[in-house]
Amino acid sequence: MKEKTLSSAEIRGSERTALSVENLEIGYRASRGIVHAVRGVSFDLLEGESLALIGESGSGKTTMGLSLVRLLPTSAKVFSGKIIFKDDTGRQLDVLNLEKEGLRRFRWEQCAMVFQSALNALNPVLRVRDHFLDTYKSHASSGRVDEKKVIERAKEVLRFVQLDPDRVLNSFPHELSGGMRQRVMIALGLLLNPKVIILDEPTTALDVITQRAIIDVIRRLKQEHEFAMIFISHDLSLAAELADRVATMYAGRVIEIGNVEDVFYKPCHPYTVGLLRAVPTLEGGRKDLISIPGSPPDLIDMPSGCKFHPRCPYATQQCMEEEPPLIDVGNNHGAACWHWQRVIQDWEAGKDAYERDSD
Ligand SMILES: Nc1ncnc2c1ncn2[C@@H]1O[C@H](COP(=O)(O)OP(=O)(O)OP(=O)(O)O)[C@@H](O)[C@H]1O
Repeated sequence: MKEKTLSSAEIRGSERTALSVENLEIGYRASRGIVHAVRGVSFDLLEGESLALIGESGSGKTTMGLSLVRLLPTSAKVFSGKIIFKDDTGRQLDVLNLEKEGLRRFRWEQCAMVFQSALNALNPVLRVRDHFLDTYKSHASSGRVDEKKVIERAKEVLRFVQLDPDRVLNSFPHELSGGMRQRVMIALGLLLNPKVIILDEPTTALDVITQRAIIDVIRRLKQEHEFAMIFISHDLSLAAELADRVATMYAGRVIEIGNVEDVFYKPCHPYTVGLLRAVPTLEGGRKDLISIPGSPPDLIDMPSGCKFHPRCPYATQQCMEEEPPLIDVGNNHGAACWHWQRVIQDWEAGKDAYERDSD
């Protein structure tokens, strides 16, 4: 049977699209060859929607995020693809071809990224208030800077992330805890009221209580504001809690995408199943935890066919020969697996392919 492939329009076509990524290919130059970090990624982000990019370390999530704000390191090259952003006036911006001035305004004002390394991203010799003033001066499109107004706005966003503005604005970064610095970074991201905010591992490296506080801030962002969000995480529980949609990445590709309920409760790709099996549940869940055997592929010299086949309990000859497209499994849910029907049947029957094969 010929499977129907999920087109990028079906992945989420809508006039309410805030950001559209089409067939993006990105590689890094390395001494051994090209690291194929992002391979043919397409998705749309709707206005006000939150999309989680999940996957193991090295699957290309951060590269994907950095490309959206054109902050890739110089060793990276975008081989092909498009990133289209719709601004507030409905104008479409071709992000990969923005000139210097357009790019300056696009970053922070339209699309802000809060980095994984947020804890070290603040300049240690600048007080927090100067970070807000500098960000405003370098990125706001409105000509003259009214410092009083900027500080008023800074106070507003700091209060939103539940920090005391009077204390924090006059502090140097080292005077703040890790969780407070993370919140300052989120507040900076909100300063110019962007339409899209990208959060890269927003809770990694924070203790559990602080993680909870950050999750609450992100949830309020989602509920009370119109931000569209992309958050990058290897923490599936964070994705389950905060995302409307989930995209699983493996070896630089989106191998499953759909509504959070579909991807987490009806996974159709064996890799997503493997990730879900590795999440501990309170009640001890589906038997013992089993991690995915093997390790992610070498992105310079990848396996033939489906890049997951060497680790996959469902792999057949076809998987070794042909890389599956993102197949339409219904309800705007796509999975790049030739055997998705067996995968979902086994999942629904509580059968564990990983366990069965390791017997
Ligand atoms: N500056 C770079 N030069 C060469 N290769 C790089 C560079 N940055 C990332 N890579 C490689 O690109 C691939 C994708 O990395 P990326 O950081 O995007 O993945 P990730 O899923 O975000 O992982 P993590 O959660 O560890 O950040 C990896 O193989 C990584 O080693």
